Amino acid sequence: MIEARGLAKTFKNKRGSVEAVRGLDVTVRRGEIVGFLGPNGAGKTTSLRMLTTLLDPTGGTAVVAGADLRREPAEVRRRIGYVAQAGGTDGACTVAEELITQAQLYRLGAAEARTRCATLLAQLDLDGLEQRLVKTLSGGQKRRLDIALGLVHAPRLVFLDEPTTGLDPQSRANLWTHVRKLRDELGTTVFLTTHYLDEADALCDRILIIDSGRIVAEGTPEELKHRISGDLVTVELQAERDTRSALDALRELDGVRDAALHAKALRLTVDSGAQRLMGIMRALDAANVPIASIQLAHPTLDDVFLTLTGRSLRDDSSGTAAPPDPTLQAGSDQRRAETDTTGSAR
Ligand SMILES: Nc1ncnc2c1ncn2[C@@H]1O[C@H](COP(=O)(O)OP(=O)(O)OP(=O)(O)O)[C@@H](O)[C@H]1O
Repeated sequence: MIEARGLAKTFKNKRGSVEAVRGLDVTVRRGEIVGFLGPNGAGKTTSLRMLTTLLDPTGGTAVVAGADLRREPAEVRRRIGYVAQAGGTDGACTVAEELITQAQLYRLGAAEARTRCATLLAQLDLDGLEQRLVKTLSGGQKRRLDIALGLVHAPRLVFLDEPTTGLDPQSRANLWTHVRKLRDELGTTVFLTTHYLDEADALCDRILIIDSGRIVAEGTPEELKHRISGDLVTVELQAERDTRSALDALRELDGVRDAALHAKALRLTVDSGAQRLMGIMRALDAANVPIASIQLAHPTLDDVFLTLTGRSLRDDSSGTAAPPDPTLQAGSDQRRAETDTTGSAR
């Protein structure tokens, strides 16, 4: 459904140029739900806008839904659906008016448009809301209407830009059910961006992680989690100035495979975590590094993300994700260099 090779976008302005996407290689197969994850500024929106013909690439090639992105953009547009983050509805219109107008834009005949809209209303649980003004819909209903609008022309491939941002947990879970139904009942291929790791974990068959304009990992949620073998020990230091001494103290410690810095916290990948805790504490004590807390955990998708990009995703659902640390945002290469000091297992 999507075959992109070396897709790139460099923005040029008076102050210089920004390489937003640096050679994207993406394959999405028919019937897959693929999640596109990345920290702020990683290049997700730029990639999505290129793949949906809204932005011209400055390099690379792509075939989207069987049509060449650069040579046949109109054909790509006919074959895909795109649901923007902000939606595109008019609050003063009714649900039925929005759907019929969209159907007319795709040149569906009146009878076909009515049938198609009735089907979509049923499929997306919007039955009975035809005459409601869009501005009176709940957040979840509005988002389902946005998706219905993107599906009016029965595309084989639909792009959803952060489909559940701003929804409460129940509406998000409900929307996941509908996205799965699109795939299971209609065979629609879904390519979505999300900031929610639980969403990617629960909904996506495959996940692509983008950082600084490049794909840094891809696989099923389980494959990605298996990349971090061993347990994770998070040591929060009392003072940020001690991070260097702490890294030095732990570098050679038995069983420590990997260590990365995240603000005042050290994240260690270790074999048999429970057995290593005492050794880690002793080593830090010997180096005169006071610790505030120490935690042992099995890896989650968030850990995979943090290990690969050095940043945590915003995850409003749990409210637990740490805000990005400006000291770690300077460059991911630098962060990886820190990681490699103890001999990366990757
Ligand atoms: N029109 C533009 N002109 C110059 N730079 C741009 C433009 N659009 C995006 N960028 C830059 O390209 C990079 C990637 O931006 P993009 O919006 O694709 O990231 P993103 O992953 O979607 O981020 P977010 O999650 O915050 O939406 C950023 O550094 C951004 O500042």
